[in-house]
Amino acid sequence: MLVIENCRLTWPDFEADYSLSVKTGTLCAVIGPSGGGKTTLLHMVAGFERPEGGTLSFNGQNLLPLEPAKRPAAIVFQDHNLFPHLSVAENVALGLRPSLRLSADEKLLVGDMLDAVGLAGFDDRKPGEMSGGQRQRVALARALISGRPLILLDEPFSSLDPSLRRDMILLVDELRRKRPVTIVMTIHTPEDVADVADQMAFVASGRVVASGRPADILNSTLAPRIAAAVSDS
Ligand SMILES: Nc1ncnc2c1ncn2[C@@H]1O[C@H](COP(=O)(O)OP(=O)(O)OP(=O)(O)O)[C@@H](O)[C@H]1O
Repeated sequence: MLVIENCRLTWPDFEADYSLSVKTGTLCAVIGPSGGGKTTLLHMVAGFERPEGGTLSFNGQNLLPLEPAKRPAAIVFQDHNLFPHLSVAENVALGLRPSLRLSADEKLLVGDMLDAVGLAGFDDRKPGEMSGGQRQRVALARALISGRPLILLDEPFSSLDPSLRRDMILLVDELRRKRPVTIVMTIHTPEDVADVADQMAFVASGRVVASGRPADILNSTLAPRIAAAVSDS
């Protein structure tokens, strides 16, 4: 279980106080208005932002004292953060071995992971030679190959057209069924993920306003606020 309890952050024009629990092995979609604090929530779990108080644990392990590299989490950023001078295979391999000195078995693992995200044979391409959707597949592969049990996806597919975005969400769903990972994913288009997510959390003004089954959240009194958040994005 990922447990976030009263984790507070204060900036000059933004205050957050997050509380949220996500069961191990499930996918939680985080929705809400722009500027409401979705990305900040993921950054805090990843360790890029340190709360002033509260508790943050994953499967019983206190994450607060840990540097980002020591946390059990891998994050995929909105802009995918690939290295343009490295090949696709090297970008994925970074998730496994930052030195890029791979054993023969590890090279096979990279090939298997590229296969799993539908990029078999793309090993030697550079990110600049790929489409936006393909680049996001590379970023996803890099996060998954790290073997970290908590995957944080920050609007990873927002730049893709609607049908490709949906394909990527179905790919995430397929991949998580083969690996025991817990996923927290921010998204501007809740309808894309409503039938795939186990949980949906609505975040606004730095608070988790509501969290529960997607259908319950989407059909709750929050519906007008959710619709407004989607139309603003
Ligand atoms: N390091 C920081 N220092 C000060 N303020 C910050 C910092 N990081 C984020 N903020 C502020 O926190 C607020 C929440 O930003 P955040 O990016 O988490 O929202 P969001 O819900 O992810 O928005 P969007 O959907 O537009 O990506 C914003 O007002 C932002 O300016």
